[in-house]
Parts: sequence; C-alpha cells; structure tokens
Amino acid sequence: MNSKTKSFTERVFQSAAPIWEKNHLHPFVQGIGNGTLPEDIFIFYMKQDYVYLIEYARLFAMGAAKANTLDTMAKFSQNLHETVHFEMELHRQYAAEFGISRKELELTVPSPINLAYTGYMLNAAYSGTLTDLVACLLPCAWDYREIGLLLKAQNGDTILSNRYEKWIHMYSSNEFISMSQWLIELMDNLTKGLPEGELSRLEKHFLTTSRLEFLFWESMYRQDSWPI
Ligand SMILES: Cc1ncc(CN)c(N)n1
Repeated sequence: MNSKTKSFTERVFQSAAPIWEKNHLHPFVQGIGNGTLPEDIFIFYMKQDYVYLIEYARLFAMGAAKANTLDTMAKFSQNLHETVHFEMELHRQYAAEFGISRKELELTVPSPINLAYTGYMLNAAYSGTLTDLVACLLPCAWDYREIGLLLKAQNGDTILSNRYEKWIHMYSSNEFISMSQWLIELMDNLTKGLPEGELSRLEKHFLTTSRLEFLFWESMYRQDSWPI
C-alpha cells in the first residue's frame, strides 16, 4: 500500500509499532497479564492513573466543546461519562479492596511523568484543533485496547484466578473496544485530505503520547515520585 492510499491511522499504527511493542513487553504490563506484578506497584499505579484519568476525561469534555457535529459532540460526552463512571469505577473498586478511600485516590499528587503526559495533551488540545486533541488521546485508548486483548489472548483461562482480572476485563471489553474504534474512525475522517505538513504534526502528537505511555509504565514500575 503506498502513502497516498494509507489512512492516517494505518500510517501511525506502523510508525508507532516499535514503541507499542516496548509497551506490550514491559514488565509492568506482562506482570498484570500473569498476575505477578507486586501489589504495592499496582496500588501506586492505580492512584496515579486515577488522577491521570481526571485530565483524560477533561480532554473528552474539550472534544465535546470543539466538536464539529452534534453526533461527535454526543459521542465525546458519552466517552466522558464512561470514563468517569465506568473506567474510574474500576480504580475505585481496586482502591476499596486495598483499603484506600475515594478521597485519598482523588488527592493523589501527580508524579512528574504523569504531569508531563497530561500537560502535553492539554496544551495541544487547548491551543490546537479537534484533530490535535484526538491525535494526542488516541494512543491512550487504542494501545490500552491492544494491551487488554493481548493479555487476554496470552493468558487464557489463568486470567480467572489473576488478581488483576478486572483490569484485563475492562480493557478488552466490548465497550472499551468500541470507544477506541470510534476514535480511530473519527481520526481518519478528520485527517482525510489534509496536507502533509499537518499530517506530520499530528503524527508527532501520536508518537509523543505513545512514548509518554511507555514512560508512564516505566515510572509506575519504579514508583517514581518527586525527588524533592
Ligand atoms: C496512562 C493511561 N493511558 C491510557 C489509559 C486508558 N484510558 C489509562 N487508564 N491510563
């Protein structure tokens, strides 16, 4: 397939492949899949991810504000609702199991990488177009879906006795898959016919947030927080 017939998401799926492969093989991700990830690391991640998701949900709210059609506005608002009420409920449930209150979750101080990641997306979304916003948040939704499906396929029935089963179930669920599929299709519609200069700016956003995904796994695994 030449670059003229390739859709934007086919193009970035290829260019981000080496980064995503590193995400999929990361010991944090593999440790969720086979249930060996130490609990203290998972708790650290859960708390950080909760405050990450507050900003991620804000991007959906901004998507609704910048939407060019009523259908797109409605879909962003639905994704905002699902993030706050379903995805974040997963975190609240795990937190309750580990004796962490909802308040404590919400008061988590974002780590340096967490702040760099959400700050990058929010800055691009505030100063750019709807397409910049979607280019930034697409790897978050799409690569988590890839991870959910991969871990499910890799670990078969052993998942049922895995303490992180609910996590894998969430990110391989039909609801999560169709949400990320909607974003993929939206991105292809928004980028149809754009000049190469714009496409490469959008690809840069996609690759940057893919790399930030990697740094997020890495820093959660090390439980990095502010040194001073
Ligand atoms: C860091 C991160 N990236 C993506 C997702 C999937 N919404 C998440 N929960 N956390």
